[in-house]
Amino acid sequence: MSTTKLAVIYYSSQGNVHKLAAAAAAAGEKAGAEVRLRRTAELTTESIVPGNDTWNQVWADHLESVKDIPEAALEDLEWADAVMWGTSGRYGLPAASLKQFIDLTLPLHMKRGLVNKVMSSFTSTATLHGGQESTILALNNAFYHWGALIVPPGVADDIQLAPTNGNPYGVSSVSRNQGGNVDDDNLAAIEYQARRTVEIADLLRRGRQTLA
Ligand SMILES: Cc1cc2nc3c(=O)[nH]c(=O)nc-3n(C[C@H](O)[C@H](O)[C@H](O)COP(=O)(O)O)c2cc1C
Repeated sequence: MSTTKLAVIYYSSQGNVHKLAAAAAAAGEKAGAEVRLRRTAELTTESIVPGNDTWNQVWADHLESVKDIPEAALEDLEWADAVMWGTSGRYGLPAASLKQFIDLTLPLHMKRGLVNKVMSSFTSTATLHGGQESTILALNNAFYHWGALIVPPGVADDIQLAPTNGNPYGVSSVSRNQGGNVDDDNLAAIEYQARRTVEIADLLRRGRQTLA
């Protein structure tokens, strides 16, 4: 019997989104999915925050620590029934690395290769009102074009009511500009979002099989 396939594709510069992505991947497996955890390529060898030694050290250390995680490829999207997208929030927008990967999907999009796949997103910003919702909504624009199906966490589980959770568009953490600063409630929320994403993708996959 086939299994639902979940790709978790993310960009993280300081390990916050990475922590959420790794938790999403583990929760996807626990929910019975076959999972691929993939990061998008670092676009620059130069720091984007010149002069900020603390930021640069955390960035360099994080990059070194994830070097064994494979980089995302179009084949991962073709393979997946569901994709969870994670990105640091930058001025209310996804990071360029993740956007670059999205730009590379045109050959797949042209052959309708993303139609009816399940998409769900998450983010991290430095501050509480630092653009989490707009970052996720910006990603959704691409999903509409692809004809994909967006599955948000909503407030369909009590974990979303925890003080540091609550974004119905996609689970989000507040890092205060520190590396890997994700709390246990954020981790529980991303686990719930991954479960929900797999559950909906599973229903769709089994429905298609029944109707075929
Ligand atoms: C270029 C740039 C722009 C950013 N813009 C914002 C912003 O608009 N609002 C905010 O709260 N944080 C902003 N941040 C901070 C990151 O969103 C924050 O540190 C986040 O937790 C990083 O996640 P990561 O460690 O997974 O990369 C920005 C960071 C950079 C480098």
